[in-house]
Amino acid sequence: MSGSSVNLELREVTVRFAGLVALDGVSLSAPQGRVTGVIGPNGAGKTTLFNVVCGFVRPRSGEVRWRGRVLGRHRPHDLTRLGIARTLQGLGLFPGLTVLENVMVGADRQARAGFWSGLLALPRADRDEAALRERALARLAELGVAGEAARLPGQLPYGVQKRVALARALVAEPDLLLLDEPAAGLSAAEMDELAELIRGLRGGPAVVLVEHHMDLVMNVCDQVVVLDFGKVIASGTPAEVRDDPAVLDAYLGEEVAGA
Ligand SMILES: Nc1ncnc2c1ncn2[C@@H]1O[C@H](COP(=O)(O)OP(=O)(O)OP(=O)(O)O)[C@@H](O)[C@H]1O
Repeated sequence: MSGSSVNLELREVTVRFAGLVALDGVSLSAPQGRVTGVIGPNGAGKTTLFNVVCGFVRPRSGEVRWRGRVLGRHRPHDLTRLGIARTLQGLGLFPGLTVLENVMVGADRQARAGFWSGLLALPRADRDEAALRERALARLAELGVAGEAARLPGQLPYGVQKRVALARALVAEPDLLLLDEPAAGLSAAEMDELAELIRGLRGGPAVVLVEHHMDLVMNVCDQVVVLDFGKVIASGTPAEVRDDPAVLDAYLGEEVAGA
């Protein structure tokens, strides 16, 4: 990780649910401009890790540091202000809003106020709304779906909807992008396109990718952290992790999608 500033850092994070230790002294860092994969068998603690970063779950002990400061009391609604965006396991798109409106909703709070005022046709919001619309269209164009801006999500193939969800996460220009199983439900061809899109994010935000599809992880990640029963059992480059006996052991008996 030398040469890049570390944006997200977990230090000895432990999360307990009743008697169950979901994360057990987990430390990891996700540098800016790089893609960090978090993998592990079912129940390993991957989603819990995202939930801690997003403020849905408070750790019993340990620290989450973001841009060098401890994130102690943040809540999910603080994320945009903090420069953090997350895509959900599902799509999370609003079915009654157009693709463009869905992406505009992902922008920062100030701009969003402009968006809602814009919907109410308040003149002072016109300029904000136009700027936001332009940014949203630019993100859609980068992801190759600007032509669908006026359509409703339900009218579009799943892979296209996924791109819209990614555009929504990117419109606020986050410094940290959390991708929660983005390949779920995609065809092989759509997954190749997704890999291309994620690789295209290199050099931008810190990207943390939780994913079951090993081939995607191995293709797009600069570094991979492997969790098993809440503990980090391996970390390193995709090649280092792939050949690690502890990782092979952890996955023994697991059906690894795409492996
Ligand atoms: N809110 C909760 N209350 C109680 N136990 C929970 C809660 N959330 C997660 N767990 C448990 O914590 C452990 C880690 O779960 P988590 O969802 O983080 O794993 P995961 O690696 O994301 O799994 P998967 O790959 O199946 O999504 C599991 O044993 C799970 O049952």
